[in-house]
Amino acid sequence: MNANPLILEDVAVSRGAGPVISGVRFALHPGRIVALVGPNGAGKTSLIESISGVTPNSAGRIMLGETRIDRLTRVERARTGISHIEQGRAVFPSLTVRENLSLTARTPQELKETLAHFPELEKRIDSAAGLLSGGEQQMVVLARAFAAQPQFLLIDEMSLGLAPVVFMRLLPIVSKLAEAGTGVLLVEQFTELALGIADEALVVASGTVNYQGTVEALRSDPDLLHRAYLGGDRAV
Ligand SMILES: Nc1ncnc2c1ncn2[C@@H]1O[C@H](COP(=O)(O)OP(=O)(O)OP(=O)(O)O)[C@@H](O)[C@H]1O
Repeated sequence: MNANPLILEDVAVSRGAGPVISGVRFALHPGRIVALVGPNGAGKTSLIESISGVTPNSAGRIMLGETRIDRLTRVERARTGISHIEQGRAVFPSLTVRENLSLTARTPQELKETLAHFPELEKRIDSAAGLLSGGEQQMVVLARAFAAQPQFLLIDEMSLGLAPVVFMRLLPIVSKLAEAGTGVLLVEQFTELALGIADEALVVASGTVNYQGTVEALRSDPDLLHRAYLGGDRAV
């Protein structure tokens, strides 16, 4: 895998009247997990969409190493190794689990290697994906991403519609992806759970980044997280 980081330089994203988030600067390195958290409407989805190309950034630059990518189409960005699991985006329900996975696992060997990490799916391999539970379907979505071995994976609210206990079983899979070299940007409403597997955190509120730094610092000072969520003055 290429070791270039994904870099955001003063990125802003506008929706209609003006920017919903601005001044975002950070680097996501291969093999690292960054948790992007903040209150509803803070602009997390808008930001993640600007990276994958679903929504254009209205200011700043997005770089992959030395190469500017924010003028590339979504498909071109996907070809550079950026994969985006969109909020609420699910499986192809009428296709079997095998067929869903074969969209990214290109050979029987790749499929076998993927399934080795998802033993629960192996049991349901010939079931229509739409018949699986919500947690199992999200596992299929992750397994599909796993098989594609993206350089960067942007995950938007993987927990949506799942009980925390089900979501907690998916988190180790995200860690495994990072261990295999993928850089992960994890947008999550279950802040504590996301911070539990992340290396770094970005807390956004009121259209700006209020905290950017290690997870340790954030977790050791609950007041810091609280202030960052409230927005207003930059906490850090
Ligand atoms: N397609 C759109 N058109 C106009 N405004 C939008 C659109 N999508 C989002 N917005 C607005 O942009 C702001 C940021 O929304 P966004 O979904 O990026 O936030 P978020 O942090 O992901 O929120 P949540 O946690 O609720 O998903 C919100 O005020 C929202 O109403």
